[in-house]
Order: sequence, then C-alpha cells, then structure tokens
Amino acid sequence: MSAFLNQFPATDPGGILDLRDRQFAAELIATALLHLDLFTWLEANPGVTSAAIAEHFGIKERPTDVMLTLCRAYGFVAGDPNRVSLTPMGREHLVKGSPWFLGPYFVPVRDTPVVRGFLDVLRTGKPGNWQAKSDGKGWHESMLDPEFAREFTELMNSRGLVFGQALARELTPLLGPRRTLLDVGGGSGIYSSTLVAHHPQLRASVLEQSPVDVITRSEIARHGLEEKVEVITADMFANDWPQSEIILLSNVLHDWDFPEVRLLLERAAKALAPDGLLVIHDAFIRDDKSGPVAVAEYSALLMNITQGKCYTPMELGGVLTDLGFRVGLFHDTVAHRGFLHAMKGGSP
Ligand SMILES: C[S@@+](CC[C@H](N)C(=O)[O-])C[C@H]1O[C@@H](n2cnc3c(N)ncnc32)[C@H](O)[C@@H]1O
Repeated sequence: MSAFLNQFPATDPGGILDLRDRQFAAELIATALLHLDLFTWLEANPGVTSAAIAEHFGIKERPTDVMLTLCRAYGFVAGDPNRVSLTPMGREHLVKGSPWFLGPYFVPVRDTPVVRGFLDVLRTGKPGNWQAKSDGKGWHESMLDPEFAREFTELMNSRGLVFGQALARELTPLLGPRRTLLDVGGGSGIYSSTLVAHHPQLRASVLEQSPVDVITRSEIARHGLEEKVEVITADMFANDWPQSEIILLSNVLHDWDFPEVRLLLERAAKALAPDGLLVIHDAFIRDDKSGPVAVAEYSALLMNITQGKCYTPMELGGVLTDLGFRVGLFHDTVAHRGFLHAMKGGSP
C-alpha cells in the first residue's frame, strides 16, 4: 500500500485550494451588478423573496439561490434567506446613483465568457460550457470523454488525498463494527483508498461510470489495494446499488439539482444495511446561507459547470428525514470541507 495514504501533509493547503475554488465568484457578482443591476432593484424592493427576485429577472431558482448566497456571504445583502434586503455596504457601493457606486470598476469583466456563461445559467438553469472542451459539451457530458475524464479525475484526486485523510480521521468514532463501504461516484477511488488505509477492517467498492472506472482501477492498483478495493462499473442513476454498511457520497450531490439529489439519496436508503451509515462529504453552506465565503464562492463555480451547487445541512437533512434517516451532526474537516452523517434507522 502507498505509504502516503495515511499521512497528512506538513502544511495546510487550504489557501491554495481557495484560490481555485473562488476563481469565478467575482464574475458572478459582475453579472448581478452589471447585467441584472440587482442591487439597484433591491434598493427599491427591500425584504423581497428569492422567488420574487427570480421571477422579476426571469432567472431560475438554483442559480438565483447561489447568487444570493454569495451576495449574503460577501455582506451585500442580509436577512432571512427568504427575505432579501441590502446591507449598508450594498446600498452605498452597489446601487446606481449612489456617489460611492462601484459598478464602473467591474466594467472590464462585463463581457468575459464566464460572465456570459453565468447569464446563460441564470436564465436557463442549465450548466455552462466554459470549462469543458471547445466542442461545447457540458461537464457531465465531457466526463464521458476519456481525455477530459482523465484530466478532471486527476484534479479531484489531487485534493482528495488531503481531504481523504481528514475524512478518514474524523469518521473514526462513527464507523463502529461496520466493514463494507460503497463509494458512489468515487472518482479515482482516493477516498476508499485512504479510508481503507486508515481503517484496515474496511473493504470498499467504488461505483463509477465508464470511462472513469478505468482510471479508478489503475489508481487502486497503483496503491496496491486491489485486494481491498473493488470497482463496480455502473450508472448510479440507472442501476441498483449493492448493499453496504457504509455509503459514501463524496462531492457527488453538489453536481446535481434537487430531483437528482433526492433520487441518489433514495438509492442510498435502499442500498444501506439496517443501522447503516451514510456519509455525505462535501463543501456545505451554513443553514442561514450566510457563508462560509469560501463555500459560497465554490458554489458559484459549481453552479456554472454542473447542475448543482453547495447545499446546506438543512436542505439535505430535510430529504434524509423524509426518507427515514436519523440525521447526525455536520462535521468540519479541512479546507472548508466537511461531512454530514445519517443512520438508517437507529440513533444518529
Ligand atoms: C465531482 S466527482 C467526485 C469524485 C469523488 N467522489 C471525489 O470526491 O473526488 C463526481 C463523480 O461522479 C461520477 N458520476 C457522474 N455521473 C455518474 C453516473 N451516472 N454514474 C456513476 N458515476 C457518475 C463522475 O464520473 C465523477 O467521478
């Protein structure tokens, strides 16, 4: 087994990861400021609901939520997530007609491809194409292309090594006697590999689609873990999942909108053994949608390339409770990531 699978790096990579995660946040603000003139409208309509904002601007619910969460995290708007009002800073600097209006400062980014992409996402609710290849495919479709899948899986694998260590450590008190782990949409299998490295009693199955499954197999072989980690080639939406005592959904739900999230959680409920443990490892927005800033920024990136966003523990907890799970606490791990756990029946 690779020695580094259960070692932490000596320094914290959080700041470096933040740089990439925040890459498009400024452009989402520029879109709101220069294309929607959102803040001037909010000045005239204080306490408005996010549904009314979406209706007024002809934009969809998911990207509206991500945009407003980012504005709240930056301190431009405040109040209950469903009653949006400007803060003094938003009123002073983002409203046309204010002597301190900073709109002109953003004009150089008004027509970048990313801003154009955000406008499309806001209006259609569909993910943009900017990060996929020039053939105009979205991220999900691009992941079916071997070369794109290789590059993107390497991207996720590079952060997964650190995140996996932290997850493996923080999960220790929750594992109990459970021995089987199903890692759905497991990418390179790095979370299964780190979990098995830290907890020798575990055996893992990584469920992945083609062509990523080929990469998963070769990564697991590179770590010398073929005896402990198997790969199941399957479509997580279309195929039943094998029974398991632990199910891990790591950075999977954030790729999808609510109907798909619900479907995946239903599949998890069906496949989990009685008293099974569901672990949702991701970047989580706080329940009041006030941040953290780094996660609100990352959610802007996800909204642009995928059909998802970063969810709150309450949003996912609501679905889990409906499905009969007992929802546990949110646990922070590293670099603004964390996990929510839930038990099928029994106590959390
Ligand atoms: C954002 S990545 C997360 C990978 C890994 N779990 C991690 O945390 O780094 C989402 C993964 O879901 C996989 N995926 C997407 N649609 C899928 C499907 N229909 N069936 C199986 N896997 C799928 C992708 O191939 C990709 O590896």
